[in-house]
Amino acid sequence: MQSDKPIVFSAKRISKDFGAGKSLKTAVKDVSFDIYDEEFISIVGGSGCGKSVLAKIMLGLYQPTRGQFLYRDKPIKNLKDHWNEVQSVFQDPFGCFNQFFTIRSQLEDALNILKDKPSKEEVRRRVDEGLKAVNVAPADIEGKYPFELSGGQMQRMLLARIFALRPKVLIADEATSMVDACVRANILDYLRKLKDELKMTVVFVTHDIGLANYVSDRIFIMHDGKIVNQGTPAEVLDNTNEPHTLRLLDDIPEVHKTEWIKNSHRSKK
Ligand SMILES: Nc1ncnc2c1ncn2[C@@H]1O[C@H](COP(=O)(O)OP(=O)(O)OP(=O)(O)O)[C@@H](O)[C@H]1O
Repeated sequence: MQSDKPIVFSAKRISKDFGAGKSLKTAVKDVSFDIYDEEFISIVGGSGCGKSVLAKIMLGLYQPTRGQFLYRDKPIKNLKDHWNEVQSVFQDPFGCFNQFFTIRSQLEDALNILKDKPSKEEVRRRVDEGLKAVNVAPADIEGKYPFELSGGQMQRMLLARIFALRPKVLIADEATSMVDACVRANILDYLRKLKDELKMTVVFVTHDIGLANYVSDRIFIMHDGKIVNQGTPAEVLDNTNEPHTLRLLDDIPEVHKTEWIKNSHRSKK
């Protein structure tokens, strides 16, 4: 795909190996793509297909073994600088918050990572704004600890933190997996809203092609380390000769599938 927006991530024939000899495992195989500013990209595939390794390459946690991977035209060298702009939300919100500190103190501390640290008042204001963006009144979490909130509420806290941090790029790895279908769709709505308000680029990593369709500008389908199908949701759906896409489609409930087919074709008109 060509776009007039600047390229955020550019991958040229990248591969990532783990181990050597008999235990050599190539988790990402000769993958190429460009991701543009303000796109919402979903990487979709079954377990072990290489989605998380690809996400970790974007975060600078892994270097590709072969090929060239650039963030805004440059290799990722300084992780602190990289994480100033590229943030992640991982699966387990409880794992991301310490049970022994209040939620507010942790939301505020998260801003310590920023190079130009905002003043105390500004930190408080940004955290309040983050909470309001996910429909939580700041007073409702005052003095509260993570164990006092449900899984769904904690997911919102992760999103509030993202809103307060205002990264340029967000890598969300199955951020919605701990909560039920209704809350998942809700959280994705918030994610989409944050993306639009903050003009973020979002890379969403998921097993669920239905969810990906719901929020994405483009979808990359992965299988066995390769991108086997990619495009807008409508293009991905039209490529019905691609067996791995069909298998992922089979996994989504019939009612969602019908909606998707309707919406995808509507969006093409
Ligand atoms: N640090 C590592 N050392 C060795 N092998 C690894 C490492 N990280 C990932 N792998 C292997 O690479 C392959 C891809 O892993 P990855 O975590 O990207 O899968 P995934 O698509 O995210 O799966 P899931 O949805 O189950 O998390 C797997 O076979 C995994 O075992």
